[in-house]
Amino acid sequence: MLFHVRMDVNIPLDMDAAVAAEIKAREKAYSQGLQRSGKWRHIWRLAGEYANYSVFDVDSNQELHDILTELPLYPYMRISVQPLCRHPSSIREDDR
Ligand SMILES: O=C(O)C[C@H]1C=CC(=O)O1
Repeated sequence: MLFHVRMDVNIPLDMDAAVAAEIKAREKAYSQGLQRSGKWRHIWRLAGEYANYSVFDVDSNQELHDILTELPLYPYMRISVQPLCRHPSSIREDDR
């Protein structure tokens, strides 16, 4: 199951810089692990914003929910999710 996910990050301005850096380092490691596993298929920065567009390939709504709520930056994010399905004009066999 494919999902388009938008994540907007809003770290409080008064958060200690070292604490923020540690959370971001954990977020990066978590994200890259999921990318290597194939669960997090794409991640794109929205130019000019502290936000990303991502595509997840997961087995269930619950799996997506678990992945997103375990993001180290989750407490500082606004997340929106849109389910995707194959476009009839797609030439990519793995788009399903
Ligand atoms: O920077 C972001 O867009 C937020 C977050 C998502 C993955 C990651 O490494 O950081």
